[in-house]
Order: sequence, then structure tokens, then C-alpha cells
Amino acid sequence: MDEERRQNVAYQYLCRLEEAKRQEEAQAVDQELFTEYKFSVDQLMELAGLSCATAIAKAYPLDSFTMSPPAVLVVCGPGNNGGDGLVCARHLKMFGYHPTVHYPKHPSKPLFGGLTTQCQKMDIPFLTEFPAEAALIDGLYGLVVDAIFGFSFKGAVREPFRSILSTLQRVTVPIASIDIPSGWDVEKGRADGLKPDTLISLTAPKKAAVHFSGRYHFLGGRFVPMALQEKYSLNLPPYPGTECILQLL
Ligand SMILES: NC(=O)C1=CN([C@@H]2O[C@H](COP(=O)(O)OP(=O)(O)OC[C@H]3O[C@@H](n4cnc5c(N)ncnc54)[C@H](OP(=O)(O)O)[C@@H]3O)[C@@H](O)[C@H]2O)[C@H](O)CC1
Ligand SMILES: [K+]
Repeated sequence: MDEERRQNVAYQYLCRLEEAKRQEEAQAVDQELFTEYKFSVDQLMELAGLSCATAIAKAYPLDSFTMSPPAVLVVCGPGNNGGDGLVCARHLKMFGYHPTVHYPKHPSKPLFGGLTTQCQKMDIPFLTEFPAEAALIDGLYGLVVDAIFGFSFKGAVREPFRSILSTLQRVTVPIASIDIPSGWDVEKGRADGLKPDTLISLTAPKKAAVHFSGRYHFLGGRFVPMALQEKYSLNLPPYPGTECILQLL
């Protein structure tokens, strides 16, 4: 398929975002990948995190950073969205960026311990305190990756993430959100919440994606077998060639 036609298909898909997945459907696809298709979480997380780093490198190439080195703050939450963030940080480092991670709530599972060690051994610094002032973040980093909450987020945001999100709402550097802008209702969005510049939807956009008003929207997580895509009527647009991301916007 030629580039123009492919772009057109992606655009048409975006216009039909009412097909986007509801929270329970997204969780059901996820569960079926693990239980029926026997994927392991770390396999899919690696592909998800690699998609995110690839999308970031496309939207914010190294030479677009006005600061040297090209510093990126990756904020990770307590679930698998946070795990995607740790994988993304590792690949960003491989791509030549200088990521710093803030990971305030470490789950005790070996998966997250392993991902943390991998980052530490690659000299990725971990911030113990989150900068209280948005201006500090603006001065030190050229981009923030939001890997705080994904499709299992529910209810009012609890600490420490409430304060973190309130600071992130005031930063002026671009924010790239993994799967869902953190703090948004997975289906209804949140008008007064984060306003990311980039959204990287994993597997399929969730309903809240219709409220995304940033510049770039990517689809990543190219790992859903066709039978599962059909079962859940994902109707995903075709990814170009061998690429792990598709730019929707
Ligand atoms: N198939 C795929 O597309 C894959 C997606 N992946 C990524 O995984 C996330 C979903 O991961 P999950 O672990 O299910 O959930 P979250 O990361 O969204 O977050 C769960 C944790 O968040 C805490 N939480 C929930 N609500 C709140 C709140 N209001 N305030 C504070 N904390 C909250 C929750 O804490 P509890 O104490 O309630 O348990 C959880 O700890 C998906 O979006 C993708 O990014 C995978 O990488 C695999 C493939
Ligand atoms: K997120």
C-alpha cells in the first residue's frame, strides 16, 4: 500500500474512533492475550515499551531538543503502564536520549524489580523526590513521558500521584502519554486533566482518545493475533511494513 493510501486509511480509522475500546473490552483483550494465547506480561510489555520509545523518537527526534543532552523525564505508576514506562526509558537510552525515571510506588513483583535493575545498570538515574515546581521540570527536561496509569485507572487519583499530576498539568514542555493520559477516565476523558502533546495508544485506542487534542497520536503494541482482533472487532488499520508503530495523527 502506498504512503498516501496508508495515511488515508489511518485517518479514516481515526474518524471512526467510536469503535475505540471500552475499559472492560481493553482489559478483556489483555487477559485473553495472557490466558488463551499464552503470552507473558514481560513479552508484551517489551513490545509496548519499544513502540512507545519508537513513537517518541519519531515525534521528538534527538536534534529537535534545544537542550544538550536530550533529557527526558519518565514518570512511572504502580501497574503495567508504569512497566511500559520503564521499558520505554531503557529503549530511549539505547536511542541516545538521557532518560531519568521517577518511580515512587514499586510493586514487589519480580517483573518490576528486573525492569528497575535493567534501567539502573544502564545508568538511568531514578529521582527519589518529584520536583515540586513545574518550572524545575521545564528547565531540566525537554519531554515528559507519562506512564502513570493505563486502562485499569479508576476513581479519584490518590497520592503521591495526585500531587505529581497536579504539577504535570502546569509544565510547558511536551508530555507523551502511554495508552491513556493519566488521571483521565478511560472512557469519558477529563476536560481539566493532563493535555499531552502525544498519545501512544496500545493495542487499540480507548474511548477517551476521542478527547485527545495534542499534535501526535500513534498506535503501538503490534502483537494482537488476527483471530483476537476479529473477535473484538478491533478493525485496526494496517501498520506500515515491518514498523511497530502507526501514526494516526
Ligand atoms: N494488551 C496491552 O495492550 C498491554 C498493555 N499493557 C499496559 O498495561 C496497562 C494496564 O496495566 P494495569 O496494570 O492493568 O493497570 P494500570 O497501569 O492502569 O494501573 C493499575 C495501578 O494503578 C493504581 N490505581 C488505579 N486507580 C488509581 C487511582 N485512582 N489512584 C491511584 N492509583 C490508582 C492501582 O492501584 P490499586 O491500589 O488500586 O491496586 C494499580 O496498582 C495498559 O494501559 C498498558 O499501558 C501491558 O504492558 C501489556 C500489554
Ligand atoms: K499513561
